[in-house]
Amino acid sequence: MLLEAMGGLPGTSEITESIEDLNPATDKQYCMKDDINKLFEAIEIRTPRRGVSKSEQGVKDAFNKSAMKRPMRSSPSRASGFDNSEPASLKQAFRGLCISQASELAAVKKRSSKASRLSGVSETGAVKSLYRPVDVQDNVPEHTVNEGVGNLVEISLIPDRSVSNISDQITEYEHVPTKEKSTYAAYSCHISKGAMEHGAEISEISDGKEACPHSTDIGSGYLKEVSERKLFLELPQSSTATSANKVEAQTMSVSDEAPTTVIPSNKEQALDSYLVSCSCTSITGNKVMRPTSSSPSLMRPVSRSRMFVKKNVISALTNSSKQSNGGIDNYLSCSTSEIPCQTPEYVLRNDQREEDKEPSESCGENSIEVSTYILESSVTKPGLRSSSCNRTRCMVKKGDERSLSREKGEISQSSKSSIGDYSSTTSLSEESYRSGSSRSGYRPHMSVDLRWEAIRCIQKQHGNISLKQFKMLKKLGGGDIGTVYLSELMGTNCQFAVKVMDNDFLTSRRKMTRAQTEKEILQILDHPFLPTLYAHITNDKYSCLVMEYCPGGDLHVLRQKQANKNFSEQAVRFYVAEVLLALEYLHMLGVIYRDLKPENVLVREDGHIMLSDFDLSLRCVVNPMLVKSCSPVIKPPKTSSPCSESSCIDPFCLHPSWQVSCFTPRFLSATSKTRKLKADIAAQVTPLPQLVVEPTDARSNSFVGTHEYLAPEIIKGEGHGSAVDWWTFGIFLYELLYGRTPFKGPGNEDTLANVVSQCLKFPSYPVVSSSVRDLIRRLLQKEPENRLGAEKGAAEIKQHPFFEGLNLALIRCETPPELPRFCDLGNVIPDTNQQNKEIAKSQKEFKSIGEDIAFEMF
Ligand SMILES: Nc1ncnc2c1ncn2[C@@H]1O[C@H](COP(=O)(O)OP(=O)(O)OP(=O)(O)O)[C@@H](O)[C@H]1O
Repeated sequence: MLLEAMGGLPGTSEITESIEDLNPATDKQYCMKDDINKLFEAIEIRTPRRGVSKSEQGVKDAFNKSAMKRPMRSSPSRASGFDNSEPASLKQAFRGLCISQASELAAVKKRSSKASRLSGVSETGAVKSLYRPVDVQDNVPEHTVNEGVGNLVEISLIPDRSVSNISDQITEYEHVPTKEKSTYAAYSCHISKGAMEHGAEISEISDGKEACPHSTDIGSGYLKEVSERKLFLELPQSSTATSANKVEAQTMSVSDEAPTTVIPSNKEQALDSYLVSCSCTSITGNKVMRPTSSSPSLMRPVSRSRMFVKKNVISALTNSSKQSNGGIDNYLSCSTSEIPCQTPEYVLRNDQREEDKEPSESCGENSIEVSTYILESSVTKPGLRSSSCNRTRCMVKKGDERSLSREKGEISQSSKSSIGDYSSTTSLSEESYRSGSSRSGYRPHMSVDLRWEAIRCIQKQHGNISLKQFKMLKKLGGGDIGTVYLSELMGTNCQFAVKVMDNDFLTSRRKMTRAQTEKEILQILDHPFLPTLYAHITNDKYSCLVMEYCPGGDLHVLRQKQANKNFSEQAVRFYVAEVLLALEYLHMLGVIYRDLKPENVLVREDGHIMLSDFDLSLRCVVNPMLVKSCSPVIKPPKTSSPCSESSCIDPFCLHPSWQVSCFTPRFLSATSKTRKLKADIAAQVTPLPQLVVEPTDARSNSFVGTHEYLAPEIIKGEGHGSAVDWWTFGIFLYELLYGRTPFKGPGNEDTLANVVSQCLKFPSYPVVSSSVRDLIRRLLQKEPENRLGAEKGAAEIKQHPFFEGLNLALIRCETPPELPRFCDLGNVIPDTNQQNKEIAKSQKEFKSIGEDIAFEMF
């Protein structure tokens, strides 16, 4: 999945090289496979939610809420059908992950060697940071929840930043004087199965010193760095733990040295070593603070422990003096993926003066007021119309106060407007990314980009880079928070999109947080369908983002240029598939996009897409988990007779049967008999657990988005999570296909009311396949829990028959539906006076901005 998200190419030198690179660890990998097999035998899965009605769900709400994060149940009886024909199995998910990481590593090693020489970043450090220990937690003793279902385990992947932080921090910890160590928050191995059997449990610790109230100090463990990649947690001699008194945290590593992981000699130990997570907790007096329970029955579920663990990762990163100031500062420097957005106790850093602060979101009340107002307006005052024209972008403030934003600039290709009401602050401060931002320039996929070279070259020549070195070619568009110019880095022939934001404007309109959010997200992206941020140029007055330029305009404009103002189904499939991969990647990084619309999907020079505009995105924590579903395979929509068109995308059609996809088993037959067989097999296959690494549990109460694209739960103020992106994905798909959005009313309030209550209808024209209609229907489920993707993320959507036959992993090698025409390219010399005037005006504007200002290259 990761490989695919990164657009990796199987069979390229990256994979071959990675295998070579991995040689020192080959034996370990084989052992890992065996051990993973053993692990699977002990794992059971979270229960599915989809299909359960709200009322049915109601009784179980409290239970199920935590079940979202609840550990998996280990059960001796594993689901049947666990073989190689099940690519979505846990086993393969793990293997896929290893392969992905291995190939990533190879790519990194290859590409970073040059970059690291230039940047001074150690290759080993960078490579190491890609690795994520697999964390399996045994959270709840079986009998506390359900007798006889086996141990509960949760499998998690710690975000790469955490891992890199861990090793960094451990080193740091070693250098801390002994006295300081007593209050130094650092990492410990989180013993899962083996230790949990004997009462060990990770504590919820709010800062570097104190354990949470229910924690008690077993006074037994201490953390010790053995090597850069090896941690020991020594359990008390008195502990009755039989599995391992000394358990090593496994950090997958493929450096020159062989990993230090000890391969357990027996099955139980093997399992235990995989049930050890490299987490962190606080050390007091060289002791690991843990709640203890002599009896398993006293143990509590620790489904949320990860967030505390991660907070402490941060506290470990901050110096000990900070810790003495309390927990607040510790939280501030937390890596984004390490703080759950839904946790109310987090204190968010705000460097702005009190009066400059943007609407605070300490609770969801405001957004509920907003939505109440809107619903009232739309329901009880149907005649009330927004003063704005359709698709305006507006800022909804607290309660009934709404202010519509200005329209987009005349050059802007965008036509819909987004709402940005942060009624509950769920986004994280800049510091939250800082721990990861040291690596922010570390983008293996884009590191060979010529534009990087151009920037480095200019920087070398001039010592620094300022806007003066950019020649403005034209204004690309103006948005809510800035103006984007096409610019050329002088003397390099390289073009960039430079987004210029006026700091005073941002402050006075309370949009500084949005600008910050966008910058922070751009800094961490490295994906073929997402923009690369090359530099951030800033001074007191302006803040400029130097980004990759997309000459093909946006999909909204492109759609208008189509014959019937809509794309063909095949073109739609291509664009939405690329958007799907981009969203999946964002989710894996803990970013919920929230503003998908054709205006934000730009077209690159090569015809592939680039998702842009992250100022309304939400950053949150990702808690990877295993999910088992009742419905193994999405049942294909009932099709009429097989289509004879060669372009038909119906997976049950005769024509595309030769195509191979990567997520579900494919059958190479074309007869109706085989189709029937296929359906029968699909019905019989017992669903296997799937690893979900998307923030399906995240919750925010902000009122953000674009009217026609707003999900019902946002409008109703019920709190929303990553499922909103799948709703917008459905609207996006519908709009590309039919040339309009499904719930659009005469005014914005009508639109919102329609989104909440109107049934989905499909126009009779154009005629589209039943599979695409089925996908739209599944995405546009008003109840987020019933929505496709809500439970298992993008993988669930990828399995839909609409994408059958499309090799998503290789989609960036597919021929796009169309290439931007030459006249779309920015280097065209304007041919009319009017254009000349505009260019001259923009150049003047741009020049006035381009004073020597601080430059930050990524
Ligand atoms: N990388 C790019 N390449 C080409 N054009 C771009 C690029 N980035 C932005 N644009 C153009 O500039 C316009 C404004 O950019 P953007 O949407 O990022 O600004 P914004 O202030 O965040 O707007 P919004 O109100 O949508 O949030 C876009 O509509 C798009 O047409």
